[in-house]
Amino acid sequence: MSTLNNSTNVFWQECQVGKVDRQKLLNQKGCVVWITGLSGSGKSTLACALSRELHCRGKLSYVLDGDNLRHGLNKDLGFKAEDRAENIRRVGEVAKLFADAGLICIASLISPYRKERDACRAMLSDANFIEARLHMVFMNTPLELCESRDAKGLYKLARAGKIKGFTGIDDPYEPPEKCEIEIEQENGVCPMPAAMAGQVVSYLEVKGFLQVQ
Ligand SMILES: Nc1ncnc2c1ncn2[C@@H]1O[C@H](COP(=O)(O)OS(=O)(=O)O)[C@@H](OP(=O)(O)O)[C@H]1O
Ligand SMILES: Nc1ncnc2c1ncn2[C@@H]1O[C@H](COP(=O)(O)OP(=O)(O)O)[C@@H](O)[C@H]1O
Repeated sequence: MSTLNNSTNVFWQECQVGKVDRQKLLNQKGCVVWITGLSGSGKSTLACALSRELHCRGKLSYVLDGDNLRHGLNKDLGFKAEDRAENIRRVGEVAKLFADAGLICIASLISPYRKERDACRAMLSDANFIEARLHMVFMNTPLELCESRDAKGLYKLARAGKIKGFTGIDDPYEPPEKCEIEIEQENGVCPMPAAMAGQVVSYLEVKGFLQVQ
């Protein structure tokens, strides 16, 4: 039987330098901050502010932004359900590698479906570690606000029927049932980017990801 199209007969290769060594070198613990929310909810804004804040504190992070990855790694994928699922799976796998490298990986994707987000969480869980490695941040920004921002003009096109299957308009967004951090408006005002980033940094600090004992 042909195995040309399957990853069979492959073996895991161990290396002398491991994750613990890399973490010691960096004085931080590798993990994934996964930011989910509607288009225009502020995912990229938080991702950049968080990366900047971590950088200022001497912590190494890397942003995996859905939009950016669709220019390269995921350029073959569209927005139908199975493409989004594959997009999220691939980004989850890449994020896992970054976390293994010892980095604080910030994945910023709409990731609208609960099933795929849960699969990423499971993929990033490790029985050897009590502490989870994926930390979900839900940008709970109302659709009306995202649409009023319409930074890229995509909501307008979706409402006009010129983009089909746009999240929140004619494609679903399933809010997380479980998330570590939820960012929402307070008294009708969105927190400033630095404040949102500060909330995530404080969380990572309390959980012990910003140093190695
Ligand atoms: N149909 C449709 N629905 C939603 N978004 C669309 C669509 N078509 C293009 N775009 C643009 O693609 C960006 C979302 O890509 P993601 O990889 O994050 O999407 S997903 O997680 O696979 O659902 C998204 O970026 P953000 O606005 O930063 O979220 C849009 O710019
Ligand atoms: N906390 C915030 N307060 C005010 N405006 C914001 C905030 N976060 C994002 N924005 C603005 O909303 C728009 C969409 O933000 P963006 O980060 O690109 O969202 P997403 O990555 O989820 O599509 C941008 O014009 C951005 O400047």
